[in-house]
Amino acid sequence: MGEVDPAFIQALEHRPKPQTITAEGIPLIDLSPLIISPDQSDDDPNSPLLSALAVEIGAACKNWGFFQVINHGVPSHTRRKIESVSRKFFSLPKHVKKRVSRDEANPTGYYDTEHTKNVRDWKEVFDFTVNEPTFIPASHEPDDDRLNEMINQWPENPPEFRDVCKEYAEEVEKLAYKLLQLIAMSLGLEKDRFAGFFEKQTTFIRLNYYPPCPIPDLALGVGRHKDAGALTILGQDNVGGLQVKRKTDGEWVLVKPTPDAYIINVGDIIQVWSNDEYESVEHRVKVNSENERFSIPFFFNPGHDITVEPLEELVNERNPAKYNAYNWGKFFTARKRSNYKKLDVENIQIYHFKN
Ligand SMILES: O=C(O)CCC(=O)C(=O)O
Ligand SMILES: [Fe+2]
Repeated sequence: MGEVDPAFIQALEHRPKPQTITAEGIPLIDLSPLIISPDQSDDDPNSPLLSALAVEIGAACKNWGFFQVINHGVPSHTRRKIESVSRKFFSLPKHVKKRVSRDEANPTGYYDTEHTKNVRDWKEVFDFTVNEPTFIPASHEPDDDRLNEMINQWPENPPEFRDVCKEYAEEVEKLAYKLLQLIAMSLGLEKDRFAGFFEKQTTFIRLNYYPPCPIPDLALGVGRHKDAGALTILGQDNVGGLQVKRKTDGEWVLVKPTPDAYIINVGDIIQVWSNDEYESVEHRVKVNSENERFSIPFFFNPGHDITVEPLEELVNERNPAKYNAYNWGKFFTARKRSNYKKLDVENIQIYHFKN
């Protein structure tokens, strides 16, 4: 192991197997009906196509919690540009990247010591918010009403970094709202049922960089976890490494890169809103000794003020609410906190709110 920091070493049962199964069954969904019917209005002659799409998405959310989309409307040149600035930024010397380091007060910018489940991830990240301004609670303490603004820190190099990130955020946000409508439809809800929750959205985009790793069988790029927000829209490059815990048998399966596609996964909040109809599925990232890898998740998160609970339309006497209500802002802040300190206890999870 040489000089590798033991903080990276996964417990035996969480280490990746040398051989991984590639997932055959993860649904690949063609969103072109959305391009034909961008407004998804009810009197649209294409609405049967949209209803069929909603059914397809509902089945993917239920059976996998993950799916890939093509013909999603995000221009490929917009994606190429952010991939290119991400490469340029992470190739800079560490001391230059650290000029935009995040800290406990402001969780945006560059960071290279993130821990997942108290084990260090083999990665570097750069985070920025989609909304400016974005507010989150100043602390996770329930009685503390103060808010902090998350202030984006933009590096000087490459010079086009900020504009490229802003353009990308705008395009992926459009896709996020469309997916949210389809997911609402798939649950039998009015299509704009979720929209109000995102008025003060705390959505952020992360540029992930996974350097080649000398101990790929002992460490992980990101340890096993579920995404805490509503929905994640992930662009991965062609290296591969994302593994999903298959619901049918609990095996870790690799999500094979599909050029220009996005990987969508249901986060914990949709699990709670749907009262467990849809499940947020565990995933992790395997690294390799030869290739560096880049990925770009868009974490679609509601406003800090939102109370997350099972939707009243989806609960009844036979199917009572499985979760107690919680405040998203406090949950988010508690999660962020555990990123900085290697806490001895497990960080906050939705099952802590389970009835
Ligand atoms: O890099 C990836 O493929 C996934 C990263 C991820 O799961 C995350 O950042 O939450
Ligand atoms: Fe994730």
